[in-house]
Amino acid sequence: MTLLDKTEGSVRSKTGFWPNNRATIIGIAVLTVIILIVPFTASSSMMNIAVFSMIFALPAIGLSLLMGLAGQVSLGQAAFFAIGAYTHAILLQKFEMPGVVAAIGGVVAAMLAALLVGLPMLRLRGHYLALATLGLGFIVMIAVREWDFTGRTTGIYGFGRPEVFGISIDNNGLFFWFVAPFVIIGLILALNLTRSRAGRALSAVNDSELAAESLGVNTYSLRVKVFTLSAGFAGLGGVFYAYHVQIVSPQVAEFHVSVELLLMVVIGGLGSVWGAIAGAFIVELLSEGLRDLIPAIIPGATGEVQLIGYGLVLILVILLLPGGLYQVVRTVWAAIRGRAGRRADAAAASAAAEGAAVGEVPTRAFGGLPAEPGDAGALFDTDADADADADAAATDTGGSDLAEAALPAVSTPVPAGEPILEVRGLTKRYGGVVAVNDVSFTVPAGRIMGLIGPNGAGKTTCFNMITGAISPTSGTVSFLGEEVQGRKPHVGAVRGLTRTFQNLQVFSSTDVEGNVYMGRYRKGRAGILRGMLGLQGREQYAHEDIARDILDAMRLGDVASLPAGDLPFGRQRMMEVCRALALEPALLLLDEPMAGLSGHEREMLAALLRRLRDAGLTIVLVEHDVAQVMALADSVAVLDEGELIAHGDPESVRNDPAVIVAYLGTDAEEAKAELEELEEQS
Ligand SMILES: Nc1ncnc2c1ncn2[C@@H]1O[C@H](COP(=O)(O)OP(=O)(O)OP(=O)(O)O)[C@@H](O)[C@H]1O
Repeated sequence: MTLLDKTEGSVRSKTGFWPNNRATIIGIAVLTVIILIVPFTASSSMMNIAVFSMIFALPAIGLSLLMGLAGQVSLGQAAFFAIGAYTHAILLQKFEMPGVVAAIGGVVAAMLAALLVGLPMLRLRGHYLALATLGLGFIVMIAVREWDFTGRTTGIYGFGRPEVFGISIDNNGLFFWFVAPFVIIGLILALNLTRSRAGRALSAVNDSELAAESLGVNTYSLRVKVFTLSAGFAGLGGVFYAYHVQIVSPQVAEFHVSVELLLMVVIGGLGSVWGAIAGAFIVELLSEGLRDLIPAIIPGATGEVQLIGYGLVLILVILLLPGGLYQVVRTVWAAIRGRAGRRADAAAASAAAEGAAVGEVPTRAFGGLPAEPGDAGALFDTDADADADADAAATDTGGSDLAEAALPAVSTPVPAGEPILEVRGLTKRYGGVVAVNDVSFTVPAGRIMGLIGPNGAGKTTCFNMITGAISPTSGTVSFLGEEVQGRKPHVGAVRGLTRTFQNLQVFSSTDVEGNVYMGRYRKGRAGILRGMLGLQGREQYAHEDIARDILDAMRLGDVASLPAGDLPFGRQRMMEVCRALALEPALLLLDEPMAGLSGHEREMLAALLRRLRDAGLTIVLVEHDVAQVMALADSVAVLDEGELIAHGDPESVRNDPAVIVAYLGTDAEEAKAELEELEEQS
């Protein structure tokens, strides 16, 4: 889902059901006028296309949410469309239920079916989910064709037309008006969802599932909910289809219906709810045209010949216009909005780029460590201060007073000095590789612990096991007295354990502020339903304000509205720190937070971390800049080839022969002498 429209700024939370943004209000007004006029102006064949467009717009909106927002590909949307249509027809015809009850029954049946199959299926990812939904489509199609209750190949027919205030909806024009309000309401619900807490979380999941999980987002649960919601839209479309066609046969569940729906979403533009409606109209139009065109080109072609054309169109759109119609509209809209906005953006971007130069000072192969065995000059980085001064003199990030900046809140669930994290016998094996071997340590609350070691020592693997990104082969991780090993990262995150990443995990579909806003996720409560109805309350605005305050305090306020992916590396790293702090953590794991920062920025970050520690935050720090770690940490643990070789206060670790050997790969006495000599020289 493209949440960030660079021409309009980023998505902001929204309260209230009705649209409050100018473009949406204008769009809905235009759509309403078109809907009112069409029945008076369209020919009968065009009217037929218009009615089917409206009907199929509903499952297309659902699929757009699933694919664009939740990033899940479904090739079986027709299954839920068919379940809605069949249930509605059966309730009307066999059980003679009132139309409204039958319609609700159709939607609920589709959603229940989605929930049932979604629970196991949504544990699958990518292609596997697409294949599973494809299989589901075939199962439903065969089931309705072979089951007496569903009328086998004949289907279900002989139920009445809908009536509104005693008027029978028995012609295309009336039916068009009958469906249209549901499409408009569906559109508004879907748009509201994209701007809600849940919608923004889904978008973040799409960008980086690991980062979203680490901020407390339960990705599996959200996906199941969106899958179920998407099926509800499909079921409603099926209800209208049954009413309109007056017969429900296995045709509704056929594969080509799922392909049509997929095409609608792709042509409209993945992630654009508006695009789904436009796509529905285009595909219906295309379907009629292709039915005549294909037999003319391929004599004797019969059956669902339009599928050949669908295939071609799908390939062409993906190749030439991957963003679909939405991409075209955005480009045109950007041009209409004129150059002024673009100039402002460019100015902001270049300002950021200038600031960025600061953050792009390259680090050496081992940060503060020697690149080669025996190159002891850089051990415990004796020239870090010189670097810092030079960098600070060369550039001014405007952050020199970061040490006085307002601190983000931290949570302090246990008194300082008491254990907050206990790692026991933690082991991770990858086949024959033992990445981490029987590591145990305790982290007291309100302290900074440094976790250091040469490349490949197992530091990141340790972090991954502590946060739940990977399961340990054996061993336990207790956070706040509760064992969390093997559980998904959101479990620890909702209790106050979060992290940053060695390989940056930026939510690139939103801006810098949007990234930090996601850090507030665990503090919010509104779910999908409240988001769709616009009932999030003002709490979301408060969270946006807090995100903004954190950015201002960390001197990133000037780039708050820039696309996060456009920031230079060093600033993206700082943004990740801000995002983690927005969660108000009790335990913060920082994976190489200094990498990519200039010496000056490193000093500022170190000062900030000290202040956070003094405010009660517990920090575990993986860092190659050993000099910074030694200066910053209350205790240091050293890993080498997966083993914990030392753990204690910085001074004792600094002089530990095993540590020196691990870093220098030489004899301990010789290395120590060499080091002392170098320190004296510096
Ligand atoms: N998914 C994996 N499959 C196989 N081996 C892995 C996997 N992940 C890590 N390893 C191995 O485990 C060891 C520890 O890796 P890890 O990334 O934890 O080290 P590190 O201390 O964080 O290193 P660096 O400082 O370079 O980031 C390495 O030998 C690495 O190759």
